[in-house]
Amino acid sequence: MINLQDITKKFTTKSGELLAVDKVNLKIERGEIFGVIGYSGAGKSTLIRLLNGLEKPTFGTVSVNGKEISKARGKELRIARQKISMIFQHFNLMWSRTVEENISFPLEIAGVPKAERTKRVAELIDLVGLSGREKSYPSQLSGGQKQRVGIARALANKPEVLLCDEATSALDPETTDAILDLLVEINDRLGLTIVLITHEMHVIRKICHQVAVMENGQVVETGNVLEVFQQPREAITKRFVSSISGVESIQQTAKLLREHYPNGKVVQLTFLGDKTEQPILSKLIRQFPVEVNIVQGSISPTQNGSYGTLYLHIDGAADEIDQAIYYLHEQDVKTEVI
Ligand SMILES: Nc1ncnc2c1ncn2[C@@H]1O[C@H](COP(=O)(O)OP(=O)(O)OP(=O)(O)O)[C@@H](O)[C@H]1O
Repeated sequence: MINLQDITKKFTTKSGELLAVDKVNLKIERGEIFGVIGYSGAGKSTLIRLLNGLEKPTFGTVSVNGKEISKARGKELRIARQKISMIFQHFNLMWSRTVEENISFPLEIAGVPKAERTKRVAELIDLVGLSGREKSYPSQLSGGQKQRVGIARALANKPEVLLCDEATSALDPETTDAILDLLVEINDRLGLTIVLITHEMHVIRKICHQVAVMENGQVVETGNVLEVFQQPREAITKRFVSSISGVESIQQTAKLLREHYPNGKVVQLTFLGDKTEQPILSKLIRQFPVEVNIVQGSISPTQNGSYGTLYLHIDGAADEIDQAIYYLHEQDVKTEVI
């Protein structure tokens, strides 16, 4: 659906050339929710602007649905862009227009007749859950409602791709979750491909199927969200994963436990999918004469299934501990002694 080949973008600034995007290769499949995560300045906004032709690459090609956006100009680019919509962190609504007039605007530009516009706007208002607010002005809406208008407006011309530029960064956690749920619903119902950029791993965990991690203009790691969470390779990815799994506090707890209990072992278990629901731990306690203390645990749902992490302190005779750990290995649970 979306193909980026060797995309490089350089900007000329007063202090010389700046490499904002550096030889990025990405493939995004139709119907996927694809997240790009990185810290400020990593090149995410530039990358997303290259996807809808707002920026032209210095090298490389961007194609969307077989059309080479990076080469398109004038009318050809305008037509291609109608299939690629965008929502923004600060919503970019027109303040002097009501909710329905904001949503209707791209339909007016596309020359859709009035009767059809009215019908489409009503459908969109219903889809994004804004019934009853049709005549309100943006200043009378909450942040979440404003973003719902942004989403409805972006969907007006039935795009194939929705680009989300930090779409939930200005919202509180509860509203963020509601907007993310809406994006998943739209992806499911309309089969829309969604590309989002964010600096929050929570957003990636909650709604994305695939993730690309950006650092200094490069994509340093990419893959299925569940796999990346289970086994992050790069240091920056580990930082993002630990930002929501509390790994740093776990390591501190494990250190304290080792000081308190110089005997025994602290073990990290990672469960995937069905394994998160099996009684592996109770079987372990019944079969082996060891003491088991739960240090910390969590199960996190992702779009590709659940994964769980459990930290245990296992005490007892050395060979019994080893056998207990071996038993966990045999249950296909990833086990790491800390
Ligand atoms: N039009 C421009 N002219 C010059 N430099 C630019 C331009 N746009 C972006 N840059 C630079 O390119 C680099 C990447 O910026 P970009 O905005 O793409 O990063 P980002 O990951 O989206 O960060 P943020 O979340 O802070 O926007 C930065 O060093 C930025 O200053």
